[in-house]
Amino acid sequence: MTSIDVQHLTKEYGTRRAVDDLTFTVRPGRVTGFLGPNGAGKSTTMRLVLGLDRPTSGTATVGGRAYTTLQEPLRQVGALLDADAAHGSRTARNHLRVLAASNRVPARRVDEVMEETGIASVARRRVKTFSLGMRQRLGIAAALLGDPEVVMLDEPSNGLDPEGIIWIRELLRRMAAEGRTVLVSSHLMNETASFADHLVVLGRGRLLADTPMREFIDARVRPRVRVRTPDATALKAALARHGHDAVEHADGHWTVPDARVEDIGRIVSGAGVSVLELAADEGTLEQAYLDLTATETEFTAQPQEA
Ligand SMILES: Nc1ncnc2c1ncn2[C@@H]1O[C@H](COP(=O)(O)OP(=O)(O)OP(=O)(O)O)[C@@H](O)[C@H]1O
Repeated sequence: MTSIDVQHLTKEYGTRRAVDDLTFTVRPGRVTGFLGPNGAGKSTTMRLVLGLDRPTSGTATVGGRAYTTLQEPLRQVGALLDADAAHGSRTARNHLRVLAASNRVPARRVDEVMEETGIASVARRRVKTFSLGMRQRLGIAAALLGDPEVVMLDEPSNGLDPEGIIWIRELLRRMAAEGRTVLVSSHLMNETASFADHLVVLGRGRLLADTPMREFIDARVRPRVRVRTPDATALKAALARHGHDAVEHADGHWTVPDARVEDIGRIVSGAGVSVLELAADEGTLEQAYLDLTATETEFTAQPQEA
């Protein structure tokens, strides 16, 4: 099984430290979401893993070896970094054929990955006529070409239509289920929550979190219970007797902070309060992420002076 292993990785561009003493491992059999504000160092880390840039210090290896020393890299690591990497005057199919030939990948894989990524019908069109979403699919096709054990995708949902977003989610889940190592950067939190098992979060080049997604959320977002009732007075009184403060919302539902649905269910049924809705209000990845990165964002919008 092949992991991506980053050890004390540092990259400086002049005086700017883009990646700062990063250590983490991306393991097989799960999708690892790679998160962080703009400029946090995600793309730089991926470039260093792929040997497209040299680290100032530290190492990044795949299966224990530097990418540049891999015999047939495309068959071991598939990557999408930049949807514009393909030569615009080539057809999609030719672009993939050239890649396949130079990596000893059988030519039949070209047709397979074009089918798989939904671009078979435009195989003979020049890449420069492609929309962003089509170029993105072509980049993913190139990443899958060598049937690699390790897949690294930088914002793969970028430009995809809703059907494409569902497709990429299922593709990522399937690759992890097949035991591959999958690292995916994204700024879309709902999306990431739908496919990631594990998260690596960067802020200003440093590691902020390396943790299972559920733990990441639970550690940062307090659980709440959502209740709707036709008898607000009875609900409030019953909860108050057990030390809970309910908060009313504009649409008429109530939330009980720092509470578990089992406990609130017991209290309201014990008090005979009629209930129209009772549910655990689980924290979202977006809430947890914003909580963590609030102080780490280099490029936050400043409130405008009136
Ligand atoms: N070739 C380069 N020369 C100089 N500075 C660079 C270079 N590449 C990246 N940087 C700087 O390194 C920092 C990290 O950039 P990087 O693109 O890795 O961040 P990112 O997390 O991928 O951001 P985004 O989410 O916006 O894509 C930024 O401050 C960026 O300006």
